[in-house]
Amino acid sequence: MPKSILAVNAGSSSVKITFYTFENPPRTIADAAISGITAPPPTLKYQQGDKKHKEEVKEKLSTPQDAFKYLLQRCFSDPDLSEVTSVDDLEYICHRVVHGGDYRDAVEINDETLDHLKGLEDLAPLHNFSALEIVRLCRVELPKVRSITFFDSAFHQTIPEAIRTYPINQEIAEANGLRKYGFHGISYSFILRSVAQFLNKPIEKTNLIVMHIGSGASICAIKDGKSVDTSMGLTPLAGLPGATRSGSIDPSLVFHYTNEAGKLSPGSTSEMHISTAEDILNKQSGWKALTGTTDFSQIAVENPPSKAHKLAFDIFVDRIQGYIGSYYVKLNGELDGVVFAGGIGEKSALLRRTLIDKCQCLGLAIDNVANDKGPEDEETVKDISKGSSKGPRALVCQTNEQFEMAYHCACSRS
Ligand SMILES: Nc1ncnc2c1ncn2[C@@H]1O[C@H](COP(=O)(O)OP(=O)(O)O)[C@@H](O)[C@H]1O
Ligand SMILES: CC(=O)OP(=O)(O)O
Ligand SMILES: [Mg+2]
Repeated sequence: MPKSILAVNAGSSSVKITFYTFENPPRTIADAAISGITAPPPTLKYQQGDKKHKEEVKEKLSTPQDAFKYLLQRCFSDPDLSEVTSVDDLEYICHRVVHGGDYRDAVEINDETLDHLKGLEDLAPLHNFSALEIVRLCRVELPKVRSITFFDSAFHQTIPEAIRTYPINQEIAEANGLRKYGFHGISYSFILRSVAQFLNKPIEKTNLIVMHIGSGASICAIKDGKSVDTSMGLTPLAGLPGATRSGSIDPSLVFHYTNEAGKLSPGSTSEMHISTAEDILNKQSGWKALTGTTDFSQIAVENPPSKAHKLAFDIFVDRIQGYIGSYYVKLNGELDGVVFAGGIGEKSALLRRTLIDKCQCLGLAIDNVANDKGPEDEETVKDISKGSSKGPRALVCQTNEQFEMAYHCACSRS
């Protein structure tokens, strides 16, 4: 039987896996996800062919490793899933790792690369931990299957020096790897290729402002098919606010917030050394702190349930608008399109309309019917601009990080 590719996207509270055929382009065989690992009970979502299914998981799954093992077992034991019945059917496992330091490309896991990634964990304990736990598990339990790690940061290696450098002591910056890296790059790579194809333009001549706005949110300026700036920085905390993240704030705020800020957080483990300040700004801020919910669909509504919900929405719009203005100027006004992606970007017609209306001076104009309808299930890119508009296109792209990894794996290894 032909072998398959497994793509894994592990976050702090969820693990998503997708099986693909090992061909170019890969075809989806099955898709499974566990969410709510940190807020039990966990929920399983499973899709195979036309079969869709959601359930609460009874077992205790308290780590990303537990969730990954559960998902694998669940898929392997599905009698309808004849294409993958055991690890013997897998050729590669692709892992999304958020922080890849100076890596410009995906790497195959071996003793040396795993050791190097271990070093990076100190720079990004909150974001690399779950993924690397699963990489380590695969090394032990699935030793015959080759693991490839794909990095969110790799897409942004083209950001110019003056933009990626923080104005601090450069010896210290270099010794500690303190610079802007940028994230969500696997998603930006998928979006760039899909949108360039949709616009019928070569990638290397495509200029875009792309928003990946989900529970973590960032925005990227792409010039001639290359990232020239993005809102996240050394870590995914910088830039836009998110479900539980503050986004950019005056760094001095940390010293006034609590005098415990610099100490190790009570949530810190022996593997994960994070300070109280990191914990507060990454996990106890954003929409959760402002409104009590992390679900933006409760915030992005015509009649918000409270003033706090309205404020959260207005803050998000303001921060995104600021970046769009800045990136439009950085791209010299030569812009093919503004692209909305990620859970919020793909689903919130209200946020898209509010932002496009506020950016009319850049020539953006929206078709309200197309915008309200949003993309169909299988529609990767949808144009929501007014037909008569001569300005940049307003587009929605249903991004797919798992597919992007499987696609590159199949392209370069088949
Ligand atoms: N209709 C909607 N309107 C606004 N936000 C939505 C809607 N549906 C889902 N979302 C938001 O999308 C976010 C999840 O985005 P996603 O990109 O899937 O997340 P993750 O960052 O976990 O990968 C959640 O914060 C959710 O509230
Ligand atoms: C980089 C990052 O913030 O990822 P996510 O949006 O998946 O949390
Ligand atoms: Mg995500």
